[in-house]
Amino acid sequence: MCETLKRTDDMVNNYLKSREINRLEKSWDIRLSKLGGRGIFAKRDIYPGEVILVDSPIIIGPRARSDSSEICVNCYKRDDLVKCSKKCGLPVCSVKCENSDAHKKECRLINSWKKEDSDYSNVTSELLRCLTPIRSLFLNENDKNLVKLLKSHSDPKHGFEVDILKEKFNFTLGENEEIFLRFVCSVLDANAFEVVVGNETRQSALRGLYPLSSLVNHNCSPNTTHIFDNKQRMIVRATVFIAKDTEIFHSYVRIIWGTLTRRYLLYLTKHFACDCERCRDPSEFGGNLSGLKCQSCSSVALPVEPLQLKCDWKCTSCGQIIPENRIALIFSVLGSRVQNIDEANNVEEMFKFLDEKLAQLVAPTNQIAVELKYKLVWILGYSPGYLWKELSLEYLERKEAICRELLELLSRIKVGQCKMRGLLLYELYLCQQEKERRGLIETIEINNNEDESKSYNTKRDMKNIFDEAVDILTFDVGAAEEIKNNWKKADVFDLWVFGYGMCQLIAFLRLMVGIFQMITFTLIAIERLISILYYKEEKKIEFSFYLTTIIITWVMSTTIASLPLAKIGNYIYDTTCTSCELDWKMKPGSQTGFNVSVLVLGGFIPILLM
Ligand SMILES: C[S@@+](CC[C@H](N)C(=O)[O-])C[C@H]1O[C@@H](n2cnc3c(N)ncnc32)[C@H](O)[C@@H]1O
Repeated sequence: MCETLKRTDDMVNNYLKSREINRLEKSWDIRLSKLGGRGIFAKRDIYPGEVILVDSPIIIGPRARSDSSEICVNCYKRDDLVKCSKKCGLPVCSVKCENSDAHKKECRLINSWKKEDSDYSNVTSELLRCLTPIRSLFLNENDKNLVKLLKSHSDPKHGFEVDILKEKFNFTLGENEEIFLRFVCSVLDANAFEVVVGNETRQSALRGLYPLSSLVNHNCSPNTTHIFDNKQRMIVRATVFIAKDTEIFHSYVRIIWGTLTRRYLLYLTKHFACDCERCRDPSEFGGNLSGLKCQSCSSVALPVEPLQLKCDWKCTSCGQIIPENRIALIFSVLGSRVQNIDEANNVEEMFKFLDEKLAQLVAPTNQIAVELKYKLVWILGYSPGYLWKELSLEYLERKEAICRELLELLSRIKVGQCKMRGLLLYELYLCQQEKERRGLIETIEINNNEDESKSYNTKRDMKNIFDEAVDILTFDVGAAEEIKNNWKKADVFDLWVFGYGMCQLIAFLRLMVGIFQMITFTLIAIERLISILYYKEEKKIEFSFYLTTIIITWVMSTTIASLPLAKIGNYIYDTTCTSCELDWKMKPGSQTGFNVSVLVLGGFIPILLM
C-alpha cells in the first residue's frame, strides 16, 4: 500500500474507532481505483444484504439549498420553531435545544463575527444554509486533518456559503478561518450525503459528511444501498453479490433517472463524466429510461451515442431517426408540463397526462413517466382524499400495477436489493393488504415460471413481499412502524460477540461434527446389517474395513466443512446473533450448489443407506 493510501487508511480507522463504529468485521479495503483517486474494494466475497460498513458524520447540519425548510439546529425537528433569544438568528424548538452545548458554541461564534449588535432573525434561512460548514470550525485537529484528506473541488463556485457570510451578514472572518471554511465547502460539495432524520411521518433532510463513505466512487448500477439509523449513522449494505476484489459503489444520483440526466448532473455537481456500463448501453440493460416512442412503428427509440450530451435517437425496430433538436424540444415541453402537474398535485391530471400524452410520446419506462409514477405511489394511500380506505378500486389496482412495474424496472437496471426496492415492496404489500381487507385477494397458486410481477399476486406471496421489505429496510430510521416492529435486530452492532474468526470456527465444527455423525451412524447401520445378514457364516469384517471407513468419515466431513472457509459456500452469524452456521439464504449460485451438496452428501444419502 502506498504512503498516502496507508495514511488515509490509518486516519479512517482511527476515526471509526473514535466514534465506536469499528466493531464490524472489516470486509473492505481502501485501494487505488482505476476511475481515478481512491476507492473502496471488497476484501472478501460479500453477499446481498450484508452490512459492509457503518459510518458516522464528521460534520452534519442543514442543507445548502435555498428552498430547504427551517429546522431546529439542535434536534432537527420542524415544529414549534422560535428564534434563539441570543439573537444569533438560528431557529430552535425549545429552551433545552437553545441551551444545548452544541448550539451555545455556534451561537457564541456567530455573535462574535457580527460587526454590531445586529439581529439576524429575518435572514434565518440564509444563515442555515451556511451552518454546516461553520460547524467544521469546532472539529478537533485529528478530525480536521481527516477532512483535509478528502476529495475537494477546485471550481470557484464551491464556497458560496462563505460569500453569503461575508457579503450578506458582513461577518468578520479570520484569514485562516476563511481559507479553511472555503475548503470545507468544496469538500462538502464533493462528498456530502443527504441525510434523512425524523420518523416515517415527519422527516427532515440534512447534509452530512461521512469520511469512509466519501471514499466510495460512483456507478449508475451501484452494488450497495445506504440508509440512516436513529443516530444519523450511515449503514451501507450490499444489494447484489460482490466478489472479492470488486470495487464497491454508491450511486450519487437517483437510480431511476435516464443516462442524459444522470451524466449531466454528475458533471455539473461532481465534475466527472460517468462512462459506466449502464451509461454506455443505450437501453440501460433493457430499462429504456431514455426511450421515446417511435412515431412510425410505435416501437422504442433510443439514443445512438448515449455518452454524447447531444445525439440523435434511433428506433430499435424500424431504424427511424429522431434528430437531436427534436429530442431537446420533446424533453423540454414534457419536462415543463410535468413540473406544472407536479405542483398542482392533481391525481386525475397526472393519470391523464400519463395515459394520453406520455403514452403517445415516450416508452412506459422513460424517466419522465417513471418519476410521475413513483410520485403517484406516495400520493395514493397517503394524501387527503386518497387515503387507503378512500381509494377507489381502480386507483388501488393502478398503484399495485405501478409498484410491480417499477420493481421490474429496478431488476432490469441491476440495482438488486436497493432501498427503493424495499419501499416499493412494502407499498405493494399494503395494496395487497387493502385488497384482502376488501375481500378481493386472489388465493390461486400461480405458476412460478410466469413473470416476476405475476408471481407476487397470491396471498401466500404477501408474506414474502413483506419479509423482503423488512430485510431491506432494517435499521432505516424513516421506515414504517410495521416494518420497524419486525426487525430481527434492534441495532446494527448487535453482533456475535466473539468475532468473525470464531464464527467461522464454530460453524466449521458444527458442520463437520454433523456430517461426521451422520456418516458414522450410516456405517454402524451397514455394519449391523452385515452382521445380521451373515450371522450364520463365520464371516468377519476385516479390521481394514473399519480403518478405511473411519478415515473416509474424517476426511469427508473435514473436507466438506472446510469449503466455506475457502469461500466455496459461506458461514455467517444467524439472525439472532447467538450462533454461526451455513448461510441458508442461498442467494448466489455457488451458495445454492454448496448447501444442496451438503444436504445430499451429509444428509439424504446417509439416511437412505441407514
Ligand atoms: C466522493 S469522491 C469519491 C472518492 C474519490 N475517488 C477520492 O479519491 O477521494 C467523488 C469524486 O470521485 C471521483 N469519481 C467518483 N466516481 C467516479 C466515476 N464513476 N468516474 C470518474 N470519477 C469518479 C470524482 O472525481 C468525484 O468527484
